[in-house]
Amino acid sequence: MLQIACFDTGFHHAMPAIASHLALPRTLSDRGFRRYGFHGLSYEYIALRLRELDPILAQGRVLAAHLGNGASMCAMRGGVSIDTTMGFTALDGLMMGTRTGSIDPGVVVHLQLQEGFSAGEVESLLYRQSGLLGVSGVSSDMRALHASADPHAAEAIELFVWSAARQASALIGSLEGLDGIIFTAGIGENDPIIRAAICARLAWAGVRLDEGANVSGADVISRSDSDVTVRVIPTDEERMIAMHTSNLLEHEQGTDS
Ligand SMILES: Nc1ncnc2c1ncn2[C@@H]1O[C@H](COP(=O)(O)OP(=O)(O)O)[C@@H](O)[C@H]1O
Ligand SMILES: CC(=O)OP(=O)(O)O
Ligand SMILES: [Mg+2]
Repeated sequence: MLQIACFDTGFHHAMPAIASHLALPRTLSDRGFRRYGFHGLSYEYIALRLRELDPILAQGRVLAAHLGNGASMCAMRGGVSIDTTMGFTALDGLMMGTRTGSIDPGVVVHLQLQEGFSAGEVESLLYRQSGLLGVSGVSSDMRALHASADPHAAEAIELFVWSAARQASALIGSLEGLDGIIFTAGIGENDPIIRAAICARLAWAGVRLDEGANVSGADVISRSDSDVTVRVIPTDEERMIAMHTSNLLEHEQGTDS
């Protein structure tokens, strides 16, 4: 039976070598220890859709923010990924629902050597017990955090925003400037409070949000005098999988006949 796999890393494959290199010894980098990046199917869809909605912006320097349970950002130039926040695994970069995002790797070493954590316990801590859930002690779900009166919930939201803006700022550095931001996935598509808070921390890059458009869920949520166009585009990873599958099947049929 024919089986088809669509890799979530594929879109980032053309990243410059410098953006995919980890500063590890050659013996490890030669064996594939590098930054791969994830949410590639989502970013590929965003790049395609942006080309339809705003072809001029699609040619420019765009920061795409996939904020769901897993959260990452992608720096795109002309619709091509040039840098992204996830790396060898989907653990790096932004703070997420239950994952830490970037933390000092020394914490991992210390937990194992000084605190007696097993490798499995560390894995569970980093992937499933941290992030919004770990910091709030309430929930990994952004809606539940907004609804909670617990000050730790507010602290988790603040840290999520700070982490996102910090990662965004690094990608703006890779892009050497910024023409547009695209928000997508569960939080990015539906949460005007988080979008506004991240954009406020990116005012230094020329981002000016239209509060009314942001709250009403418009497609374009930046002000007309903003240097940076901010859009919300619902992602569709399943459509990309269907498209790749259909293209492959057509190719298969073409080579059969
Ligand atoms: N209306 C909403 N307002 C705020 N957050 C939302 C809303 N709808 C979904 N979310 C948040 O989106 C996140 C899930 O995103 P989603 O893209 O569905 O995740 P997954 O990575 O599992 O596909 C959760 O934190 C959820 O609270
Ligand atoms: C790659 C990744 O984090 O996926 P998800 O957002 O589905 O957790
Ligand atoms: Mg998802």
